[in-house]
Amino acid sequence: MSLLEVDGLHTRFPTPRGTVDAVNEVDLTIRSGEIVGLVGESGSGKSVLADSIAGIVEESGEIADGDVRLHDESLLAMSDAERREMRGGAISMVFQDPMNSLNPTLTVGEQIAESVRLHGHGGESTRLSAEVKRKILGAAKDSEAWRRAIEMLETVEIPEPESRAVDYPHEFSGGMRQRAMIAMALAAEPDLLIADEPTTALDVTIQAQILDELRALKDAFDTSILLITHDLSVVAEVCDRVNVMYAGEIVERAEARELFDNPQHPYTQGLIASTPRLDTPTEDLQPIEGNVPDLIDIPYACHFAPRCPEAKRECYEVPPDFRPVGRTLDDGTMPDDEWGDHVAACLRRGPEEEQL
Ligand SMILES: Nc1ncnc2c1ncn2[C@@H]1O[C@H](COP(=O)(O)OP(=O)(O)OP(=O)(O)O)[C@@H](O)[C@H]1O
Ligand code: NI
Repeated sequence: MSLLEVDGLHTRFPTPRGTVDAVNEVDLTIRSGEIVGLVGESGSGKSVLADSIAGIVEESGEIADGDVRLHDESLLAMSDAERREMRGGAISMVFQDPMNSLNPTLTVGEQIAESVRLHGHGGESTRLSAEVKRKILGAAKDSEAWRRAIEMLETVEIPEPESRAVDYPHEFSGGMRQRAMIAMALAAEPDLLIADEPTTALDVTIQAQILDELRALKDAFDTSILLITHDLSVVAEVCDRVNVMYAGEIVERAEARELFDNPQHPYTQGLIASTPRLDTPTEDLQPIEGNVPDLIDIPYACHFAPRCPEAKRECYEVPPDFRPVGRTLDDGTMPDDEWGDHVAACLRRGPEEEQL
């Protein structure tokens, strides 16, 4: 069953230079208990899409069209108060730089305990000052929330959680801060965890540990995860399904294995060819020429056309529709489970009779 459904979402930012269409007609589905990847180069619109789902689009932005439904309930139709409450519970976010999300004036344990309490109390105390929070939480050190905070630190494998819980965020290493952030997000027992580049700032070994952690936590808590990254190797390692985003649009979607074994959209193929892997020498990497376009009034139908080695004139004129591109079985039929769900928005792909 679908947990989250994003339907024809359009998020834009009016600017003096024109309107930035950061998210354009995007559809996205996340089922219960799966890790869905969202990949694409910098400036593709991944974070704006995540923020739109979580209801935290910057003030200057607007959701012009489409819908976001969680458990079949429209989040866009909710009042701010309802949303706030929902954010404390059903959706949690983890960002690249936990320093921006952790409060430097509260200990790590206090913050996680607060997240536990907010989950239980509908989020009414977010406006309390650090001082007041500390009083409440300090008095409640033996409380259920504090015990739960220690447990969460243990779950994300922070060594000696009891003594680390009274440390301030700056006393943690980058990797530990990120774990603490994940602990805090999970303490709210969200149905959906949105992780926006959660490991980008960390070194490779720590990255791998955090990703293992996310996967284990998903299993333990049955939380669905939307994992945003521009690093394909991260996606290959942890995701069940992947959405590839380019210039405000989803261009390909598939089960993760299928996407890497059988990439179809020229953009996805370019991304994979430009991603370092253990078994490819760096000299063999082929970067995609050019850059993500400015998302103001893109004048061509397929946003990737100017960078695409296969583009024809029609690609600039005819908007590409999603086409089934999954591999066929020996008997010529399409498997309808994992591979059947493989689509790409490219006129030069899909069933032979439809290809440009
Ligand atoms: N507040 C804003 N005002 C105007 N444009 C914005 C605003 N926020 C984002 N954008 C634009 O929206 C586009 C998508 O940005 P976004 O941050 O979602 O990309 P991203 O895929 O997350 O990139 P990265 O991998 O670097 O995080 C960019 O062109 C960006 O400049
Ligand atoms: Ni981003």
